[in-house]
Amino acid sequence: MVTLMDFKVTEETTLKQAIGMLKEKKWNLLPVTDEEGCLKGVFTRSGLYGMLLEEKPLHTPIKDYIKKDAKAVSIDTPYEKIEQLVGKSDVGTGVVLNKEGKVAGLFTKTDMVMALLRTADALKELETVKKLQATLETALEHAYDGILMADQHQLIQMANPSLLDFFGLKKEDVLHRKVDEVLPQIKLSKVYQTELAEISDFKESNGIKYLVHRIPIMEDGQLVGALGKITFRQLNEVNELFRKWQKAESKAKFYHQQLEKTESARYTWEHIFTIDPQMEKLKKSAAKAARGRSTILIRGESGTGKELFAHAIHNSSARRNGKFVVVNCAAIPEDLLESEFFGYEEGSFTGARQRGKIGKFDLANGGTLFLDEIGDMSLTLQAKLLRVLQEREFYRVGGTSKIKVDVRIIAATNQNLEEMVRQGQFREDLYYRLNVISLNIPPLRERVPDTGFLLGVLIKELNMLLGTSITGIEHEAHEALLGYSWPGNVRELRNVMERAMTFAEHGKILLEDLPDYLLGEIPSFPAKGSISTVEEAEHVAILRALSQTQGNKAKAARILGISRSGLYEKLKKYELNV
Ligand SMILES: Nc1ncnc2c1ncn2[C@@H]1O[C@H](COP(=O)(O)OP(=O)(O)OP(=O)(O)O)[C@@H](O)[C@H]1O
Repeated sequence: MVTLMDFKVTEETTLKQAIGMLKEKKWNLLPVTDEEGCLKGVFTRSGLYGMLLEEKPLHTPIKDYIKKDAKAVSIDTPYEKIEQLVGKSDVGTGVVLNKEGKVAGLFTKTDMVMALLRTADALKELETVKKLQATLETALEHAYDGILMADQHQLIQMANPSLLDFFGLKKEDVLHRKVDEVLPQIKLSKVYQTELAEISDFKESNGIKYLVHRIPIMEDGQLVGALGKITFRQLNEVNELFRKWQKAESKAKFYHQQLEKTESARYTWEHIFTIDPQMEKLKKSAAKAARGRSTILIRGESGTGKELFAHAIHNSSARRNGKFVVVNCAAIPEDLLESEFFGYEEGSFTGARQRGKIGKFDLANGGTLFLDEIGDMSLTLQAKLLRVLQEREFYRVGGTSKIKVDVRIIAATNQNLEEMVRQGQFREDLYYRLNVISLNIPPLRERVPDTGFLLGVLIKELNMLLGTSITGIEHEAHEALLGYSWPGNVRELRNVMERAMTFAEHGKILLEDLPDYLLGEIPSFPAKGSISTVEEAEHVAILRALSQTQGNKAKAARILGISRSGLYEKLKKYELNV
């Protein structure tokens, strides 16, 4: 509310004085009182225009142009009434009378916003303003966008939960602190210099793109504060095209990376996120080993980051300018593996591929060859690999001349090679040749601090990749994620988060966004007439194995101790569409 202590408008006030006051105060009307301060009416802008149109001299008193039926409210009017009056009024201004019925001030729409900024005790005492403040605060608390208000000294007076969540701050960390100290990135101080409203360029926090609207709050031509509005959700939700474009771009990037994957190492030690002491030690040992020439064997369950380590080793080795070539020994059919490794000479095969092919060993010359899933290599090929490792030369398929190579081998496996050696499935000499330096990556369930830490890292990374704006994880969902044993390790964690972030609708990941198996729920069975207990158990075992292997049927069959075709039969039997 604007108090009227500093001036008085009566019927005798002249046109010139009225223009001066309206201009100076930037009001829509002037309350006109008698000498005692009792309201006689209001002098509005339309009264002013009337006088000017009739070309009245500037010294003419305003008395004939006063609106006598002026609406006024008493100072103890309940908030709802004030809201009605101000909200519906064209001029958006109300006259406030004190308990004696005398004009106490004006109440404008601007006051609604200003009420929040005012901390002066005198104003706080006023019941109407207090109620107004509470109502406005409630509205702002529930605002979709992040909103922050600062006073004329750049001290934060209000920050709504959406803003606090977005920047990961607590109310007590920001209130009454200087904006630039706690939120330098939104650059609200600019408004205090320019007094101009502006919209920032795209910014990014935790992988979420956002815009800042900086708005000065002016009162009577003076800057009394500033408002910062952070728009982030709408950017992705409303602008569907932008999202689609982002997705297409990410996909293109992903495929491009996949294409490049076999020949360049993209990851370094910084990409291996961990706060687990055991892992940090392992990273240090691996970095040391990287500097040498020895063959390295990386062991660990599926999804623990073996390939990531291999990339980082290559990138910190003397060979980092050479190629990093990946061969997944399990993915290439046995009969093609040899030519994949060693290439073939022109004319070795009939048909389209007559022109010969360069093998992975050739490709990796001067660089690193990463042999993933080495345990899946046949004994014949193991013998050939051993020869290359010993003699550093090989023959192309169908070729007669020896080719010399300088390749460092990093091999990885999640199988028990010692057991395989005992059973004659893996050559002992090759085992010793590969196992010069061995790195054992622990499973995620044994890296206690890492799960929580990786959740934060993944939110940031996936926000960027998926174009989502997830700011956090709701308590129950967080507990469920921490409580799960992650048989598929970081890969599974990443997949679950990707799915949850795609499903999450309210900016936070909720329990309902997580897959059922994570919540320890036993999946429901098809409502079949007479399903036996044995079948029930079998059904559950299959579902568990599939969830553990992320739907990989070959691996699930192995866990269950049945053949792949056997598993397909069971899937058909239980009508499992996976
Ligand atoms: N410490 C980590 N920090 C960040 N991402 C990780 C980490 N460990 C693994 N990942 C991610 O998890 C996924 C699986 O990692 P990677 O392929 O290196 O595992 P792997 O042990 O080689 O798996 P597999 O044995 O199945 O080939 C990748 O997306 C990788 O980026």
